[in-house]
Amino acid sequence: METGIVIGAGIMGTALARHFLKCGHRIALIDPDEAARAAAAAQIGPSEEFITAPTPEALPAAWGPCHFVIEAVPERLELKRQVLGALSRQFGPDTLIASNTSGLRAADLARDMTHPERFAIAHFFNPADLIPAVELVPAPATSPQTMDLWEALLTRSGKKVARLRADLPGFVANRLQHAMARECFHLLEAGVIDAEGLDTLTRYALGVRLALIGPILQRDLNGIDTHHAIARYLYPDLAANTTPAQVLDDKCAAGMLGRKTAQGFYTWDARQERRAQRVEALLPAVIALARQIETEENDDAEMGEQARGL
Ligand SMILES: NC(=O)c1ccc[n+]([C@@H]2O[C@H](COP(=O)([O-])OP(=O)(O)OC[C@H]3O[C@@H](n4cnc5c(N)ncnc54)[C@H](O)[C@@H]3O)[C@@H](O)[C@H]2O)c1
Ligand SMILES: O=C(O)[C@@H](O)[C@@H](O)[C@H](O)[C@@H](O)CO
Repeated sequence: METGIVIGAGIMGTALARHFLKCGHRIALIDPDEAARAAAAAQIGPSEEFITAPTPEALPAAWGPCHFVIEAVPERLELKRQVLGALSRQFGPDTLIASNTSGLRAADLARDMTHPERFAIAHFFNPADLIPAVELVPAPATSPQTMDLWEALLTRSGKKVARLRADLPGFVANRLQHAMARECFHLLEAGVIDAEGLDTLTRYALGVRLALIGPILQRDLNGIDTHHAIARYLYPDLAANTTPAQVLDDKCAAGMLGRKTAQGFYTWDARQERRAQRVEALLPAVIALARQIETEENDDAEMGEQARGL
């Protein structure tokens, strides 16, 4: 059992605390906002292995040494720099430190840290206790040993780690997600389809395949020559705006931020809330299906070895 600290008791920090507790770690969850600490504690429930505090300094001495820290404060570079710098001075060089930024560069985050060789980005996905993948991104100063230690810790906790070789904004998953979202907003603004139609089409055409087959394997199935022919005539027509779509500016200005303000692209009434809860309840089944492919591949490999008498 290792002791970890999660900084920020918001959407991600709370789910990260739940995840690491579930797999046997002791977790302290830090947030200066008392209401956020109380909400997180209520969601997680009582546990001898769990504690909350306003700052890491406020943890009781008896809580003991800390093996790893994950920062999950709001996505503001200056705030994250300040928090990570302070953490690096507070904990010795053997404490692993990671940021759960959605896409800020590791080099920028690590600027004010001491011993930046023990720092990496561990980008989890929402809900962090359910979605298996984590992107692991090195800063220029990150040591290979740190990458190995983070990968081992995350893998032991049941996560599927994608180790990146470069420190680029948005990593891989958010580059993909934002490329698709840019086209979605362009289509909505052009009146080609409405939000519900777009979500339904994406789920039933792309989504059902993507849980089982990644986009590159799918190209092999569909034929690379066909993809090439389409790319030649389609790319000039795709959205290429370099600032957020007007519809995003408008929603943000109007405070229509989605579920958290009860109004976004959808109206978050009781029916919509129930639907989101059903989605969360169904996610484990989808993940189990996605994992099944690999289990069957492992079974085949084992059967192959048995057949060869190994
Ligand atoms: N929400 C997502 O879907 C998602 C997914 C992956 C990554 N992320 C990233 O995770 C991070 C957190 O996102 P979130 O959605 O949980 O945000 P959030 O706003 O829900 O929570 C952030 C929490 O940090 C606390 N906080 C602020 N300053 C702090 C400090 N100095 N020390 C400790 N706590 C402090 C706030 O009080 C708040 O409770 C961001 O970098 C975000 O980009 C978010
Ligand atoms: O989708 C996710 O959970 C992550 O990619 C997040 O990092 C991110 O906050 C996005 O939701 C927003 O682009």
